[in-house]
Amino acid sequence: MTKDHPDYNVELKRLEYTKEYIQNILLASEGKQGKYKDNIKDAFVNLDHLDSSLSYINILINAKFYEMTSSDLEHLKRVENKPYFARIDFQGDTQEPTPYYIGKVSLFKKDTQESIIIDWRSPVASLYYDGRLGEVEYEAQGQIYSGDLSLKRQYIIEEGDLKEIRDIDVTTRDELLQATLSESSDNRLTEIVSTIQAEQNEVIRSELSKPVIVQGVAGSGKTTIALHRLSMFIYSYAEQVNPDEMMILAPNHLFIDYISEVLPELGVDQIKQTTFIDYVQKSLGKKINIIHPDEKLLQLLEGDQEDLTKWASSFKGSMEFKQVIDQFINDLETEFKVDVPFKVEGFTLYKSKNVNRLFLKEYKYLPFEKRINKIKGVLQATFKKKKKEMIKLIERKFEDRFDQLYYSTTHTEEKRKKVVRLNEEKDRKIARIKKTTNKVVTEYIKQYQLEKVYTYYQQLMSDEQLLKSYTRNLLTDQQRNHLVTSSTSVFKKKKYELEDLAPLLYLQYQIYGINDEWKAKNVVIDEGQDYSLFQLYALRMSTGTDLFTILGDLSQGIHSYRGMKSWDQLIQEVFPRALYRTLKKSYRTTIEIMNLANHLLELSMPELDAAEPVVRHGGYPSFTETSSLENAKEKLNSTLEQLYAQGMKTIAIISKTKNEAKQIENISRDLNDFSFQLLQENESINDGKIAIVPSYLSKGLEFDAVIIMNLDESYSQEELDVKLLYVAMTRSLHRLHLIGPAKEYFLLDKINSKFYDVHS
Ligand SMILES: Nc1ncnc2c1ncn2[C@@H]1O[C@H](COP(=O)(O)OP(=O)(O)OP(=O)(O)O)[C@@H](O)[C@H]1O
Repeated sequence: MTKDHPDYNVELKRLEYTKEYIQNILLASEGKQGKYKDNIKDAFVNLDHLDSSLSYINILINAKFYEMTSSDLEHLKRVENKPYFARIDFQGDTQEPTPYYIGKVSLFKKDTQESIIIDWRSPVASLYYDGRLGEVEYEAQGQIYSGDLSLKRQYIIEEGDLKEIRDIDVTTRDELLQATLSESSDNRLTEIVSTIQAEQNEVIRSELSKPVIVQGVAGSGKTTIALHRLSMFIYSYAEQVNPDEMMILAPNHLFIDYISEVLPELGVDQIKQTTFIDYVQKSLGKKINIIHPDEKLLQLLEGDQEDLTKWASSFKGSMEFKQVIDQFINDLETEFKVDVPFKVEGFTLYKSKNVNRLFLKEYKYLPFEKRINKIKGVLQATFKKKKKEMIKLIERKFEDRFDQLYYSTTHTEEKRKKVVRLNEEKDRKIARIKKTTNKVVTEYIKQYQLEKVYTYYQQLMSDEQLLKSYTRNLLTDQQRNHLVTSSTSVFKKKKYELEDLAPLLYLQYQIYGINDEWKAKNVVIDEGQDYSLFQLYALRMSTGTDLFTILGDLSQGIHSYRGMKSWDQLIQEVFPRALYRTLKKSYRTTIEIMNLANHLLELSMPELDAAEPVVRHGGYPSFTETSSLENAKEKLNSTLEQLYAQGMKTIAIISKTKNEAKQIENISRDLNDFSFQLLQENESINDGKIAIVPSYLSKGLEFDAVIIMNLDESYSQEELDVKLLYVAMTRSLHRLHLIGPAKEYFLLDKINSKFYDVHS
């Protein structure tokens, strides 16, 4: 079929030409690499003979070259067998349309600068993603280029062979996307550069110098897009930003593992990947004992939490609480006022008023500790400068006294004695000043006693009267009392709640400052709906940038008691420069599964946007009734057999809670044909295993097939339960089965039965 394409021969020739060009470069560069290695070797050999610092510089320079060439080589090697995936023909102000071949690297002919491959992140490549033929325009370095886009062509190249050529016009469905989406998942996220859709392209490329907040439905590509945007940022700011100045905050370690494979593909493997908890611990330089956040979720699920507990979580994440902390910090600041001047040997070198001015005004922009260090520096410099002056002053003063003595008495023996004494006193004083070291400054600075941020925070949260002084009009006595008693009981266990981390991080930022290592130039946050305003505010301050890309889905906000309630508020209060984008199409899930999930969501949150599935069909979701534990085991067994027969590779069994996941693991022990893995938060999913995972931990992941299984727990119509069930359903790419004692366990009795099949 591809061979029938009118341009087949042209394209084949082009592919061969490109491959050969790459091979030549690789060979040439490999030769060069050898040279760099030799240079480095020489530098080591000469280390003893040459000026050592010069030699060291040689090593560094050559290592840098070596590193550059090896990373370029690495990228080229990676694409050798698939140098590009698309072509566009664009005619701007040229006579003829120019063909551009789009791939994951850019390659130019060294002599003519003619482009062989252009990088998917280059400005002109945007035309490929924007979806139209005809009059188009793109922006590059602030300038608009317009012209005619006459061709959009996709290729499937496998192992260096041209397998397919597809021309896309405005009406053709994106078949490559369809083909990609019908593939099986392999427990890892993949890159999507060849099939990025227009709405996604818009997010990936929208102004890189602004924060972006994205509300995207389940499976709309948020995680994928986040990583592609980072890749775009690295490409565009390669000169200014190092990859390790960029950071992804993932919800857990399982998730970091899940995205690990796509990072090198996108050239973003050197960026920092961490979780919020780890980030705070590193910024504070201390391991913090955290009550696992899921414990609270579980208590909420089991329904034995009072409303006040939910309220406290939400309050601790609010901007009101941030203001309370601000006032508390203000008061701490004024407590740092000193009353004693900086004196040496009776000389006042710096008045207390001036020291206070430095602390409270001049250096106010700095954290407390940094201010204190600055003051120390100022006092040391003053002391150094004034030392000679003080000696001169003493000498002058004593001269006066000698003068007085000389005229006051005539008795020579007595006078002589007095002169000797006075001389000794003068020498003593001068010697003392000469001997005085910077220690005087250190001693003086000791008045500034900084406590650890935990101490401050605990002070505030365990003292009802103190807390009252900041929350008199904000909280009721009952609320305040709850905050104090619940916090005190947590502190007694030498622990903190997740909700305490935002105030702790904020206090650290204000009092000690954040180490440069934990600042960033660009931050990506996935599952942003689980973050509170205060948490994001503290992160914004501690990282020192507002260039955040925050992606999330309010429908999946299972932590909404402590997380985000509306994106508007986030924009208004934390990221006023942010662009807001929405993604409404879901690429993960088949129409049949998405329909069921959308109807479920409608039960408790009709106001939220329903996801529009990309046209891809699969089987109907099914419900299978179980009559006993034994029966559940049999049904699970047959469902798994069926799924493997259908070619599903990755399968998850999703339970409501951790407890039930354990019970499912128990019954699965008898199913010898399959191998299971009860997923823990900090574990990777092992190849070939069927993952057993509680709903809240499945967020962000995806599997070819999902079995939602209930043994005796059920989902109620409460918002939290509906969200958990929604998350579980939308993890599936191709097949969804619900197994449990009755339809009601999955709220199916409330959903029109035409959206699912029932098996007995
Ligand atoms: N343009 C695309 N081309 C091909 N596959 C895509 C595209 N966009 C998304 N996908 C695929 O859809 C699936 C869902 O993407 P992703 O996990 O990034 O979505 P998400 O919005 O983060 O989902 P959720 O919020 O449900 O966790 C992934 O398998 C991803 O590879």
